[in-house]
Amino acid sequence: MTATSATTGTTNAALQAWVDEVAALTTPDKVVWITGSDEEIQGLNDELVAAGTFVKLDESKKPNSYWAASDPSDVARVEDRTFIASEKEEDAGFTNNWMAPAELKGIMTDLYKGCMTGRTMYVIPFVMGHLNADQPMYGVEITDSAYVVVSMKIMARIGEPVLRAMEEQQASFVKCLHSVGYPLTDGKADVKWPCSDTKYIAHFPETREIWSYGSGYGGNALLGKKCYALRIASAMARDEMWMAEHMLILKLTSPTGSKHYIAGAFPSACGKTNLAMIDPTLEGWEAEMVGDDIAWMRFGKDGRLYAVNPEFGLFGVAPGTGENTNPNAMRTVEQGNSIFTNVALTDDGDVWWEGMTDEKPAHLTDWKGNDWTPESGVVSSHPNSRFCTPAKQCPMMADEYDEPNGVPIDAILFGGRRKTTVPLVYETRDWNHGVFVGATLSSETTAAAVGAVGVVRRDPMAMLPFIGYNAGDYVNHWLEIGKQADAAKLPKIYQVNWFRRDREDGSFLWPGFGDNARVLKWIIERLDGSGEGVDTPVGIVPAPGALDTTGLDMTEEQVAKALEVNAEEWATELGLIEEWLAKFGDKLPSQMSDELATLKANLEG
Ligand SMILES: Nc1nc2c(ncn2[C@@H]2O[C@H](COP(=O)(O)OP(=O)(O)OP(=O)(O)O)[C@@H](O)[C@H]2O)c(=O)[nH]1
Ligand SMILES: O=C([O-])CC(=O)C(=O)O
Ligand SMILES: [Mn+2]
Repeated sequence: MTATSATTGTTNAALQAWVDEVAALTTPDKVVWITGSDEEIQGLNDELVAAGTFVKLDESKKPNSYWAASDPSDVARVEDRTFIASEKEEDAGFTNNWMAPAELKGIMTDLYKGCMTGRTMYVIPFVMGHLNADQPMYGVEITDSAYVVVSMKIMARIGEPVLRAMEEQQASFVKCLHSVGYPLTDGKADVKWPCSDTKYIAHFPETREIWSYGSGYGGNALLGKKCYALRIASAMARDEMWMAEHMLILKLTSPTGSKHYIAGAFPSACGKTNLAMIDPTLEGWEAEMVGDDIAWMRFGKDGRLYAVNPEFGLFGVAPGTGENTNPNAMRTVEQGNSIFTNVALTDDGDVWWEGMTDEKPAHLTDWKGNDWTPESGVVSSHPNSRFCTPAKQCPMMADEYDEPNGVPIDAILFGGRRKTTVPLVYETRDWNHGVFVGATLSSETTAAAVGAVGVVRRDPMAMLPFIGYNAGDYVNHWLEIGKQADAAKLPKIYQVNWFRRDREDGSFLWPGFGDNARVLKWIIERLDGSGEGVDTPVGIVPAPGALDTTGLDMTEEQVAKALEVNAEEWATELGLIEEWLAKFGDKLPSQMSDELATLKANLEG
């Protein structure tokens, strides 16, 4: 045991037994129970610097912050190596890779055998959401990566207080096992970013377990985030009639002081963090963040849906984040206490990435460790490079973030990246129509997952890579949630698209970022009953002049282009939607077929 391990075990019998079992299988040199103390984390940061994994940034520029570069093969979530191992294949459904739990556990047990040789095994007790929630959502991650430990310290509430509560309650918890899959057998030397070519990100929804092997990056390795808070939690939510969603949560205060809470589901790298941190360009509007990636929603006593952000930190896309686009993110990371992975390092010990400033630095060390100049002809930072930073450092964090029961949601936004077809904003007619729009949501793929970028794919509720069970049952769960509530108390559902392009010149039709507040204003006016809309075959779009474009350099004609419902584009879209829904087979809820028929009739109108 090192001096930093103040605890050496636990009185939570199930936890102690599991830790002993994993240690016997993986044969680490030592086991360290993570307390979460500042000294302990500092010690691990120092070790990561000594190992070459971290470079400490200049204290005057980014205090207590580190730069890391991953292995170039380990840069994003690996969707083709991600499994939902339910007992029955049907329960994983067509959107997931499936293997029988016993078979997958057999394969992975062989991989885990001795995989921590020469390493330290860290035990990280954590809670997603609040420790004083009615039903605290515990997890324990076992990992052989110090990088994962210090990242988990930022991303979740971890350590001693969590373990004590788990002991008092003899609480059950989600077992999250992680190894980078790089044993130091026979005194083999370590590398800066250990990982393996063999990767498995496995979920066992019935037993609420996560087994991850071979990757040290992001959602593959920080198991509280996508693996637990979305994949496993979505299965729990189905069983317990709540919702675990890939959504930002935003609080908006209008110039007259009315307050609204909005949740938004956009696929990875499609603008959740940016909208959660919006700096409205409209006079008198105030925005505050509650969450930027994940929302857990439950019905409150008043029958409304309340959302909490289960996370403690932000794991944000770096490129494109700058003073002009997201000043609040810049203010957040400037305070330090952050880890920057796969961005570029400046010569004076700071970080830089594409889009941070208009002017490019004359010289950098790029994410691959090479010298970089503006003439290099390559990007300095990986497109999925990320900042990992404490949520509380965000200057516009809402006080409600600390509210264990969350905030009542007034509207849900579904959004994606679509160059064509999808208008800037439209309102759905009712809950079921909104569920249909969510279930058929589409977006061009991004660098957040390994694979081709820019290909349109359907991404139901922005949850395609994160639904921990059958997608048909998931859509049905949304419909069930609708049935539980008084229609008037349900959030209204909207679709938005900040990414539509001009057909002639390919430029963005909408300025986006802070100007998205104009769309939010119309949505709030709709909720209050004052916003004017016009019916289209797909839903209600802002009436001419209803979108506040004061001070915006846009003609009426340009606004109309952004809002257009184009018959030809929608004829193509209808075919794609039909093709997509056919994949659900007999799991497709009949309400979705009804909505499809309505859309078809409207378009043929
Ligand atoms: N054109 C345009 N780009 C945007 C807008 N909002 C975000 N982006 C860009 O989209 C990219 C991803 O944005 P994020 O806000 O980090 O996306 P995210 O949904 O939080 O992504 P994950 O954290 O991977 O789930 C960044 O490069 C942003 O600069 C917008 O309104 N307009
Ligand atoms: O999980 C990750 O690696 C990063 C992330 O937030 C996403 O892809 O949506
Ligand atoms: Mn994000």
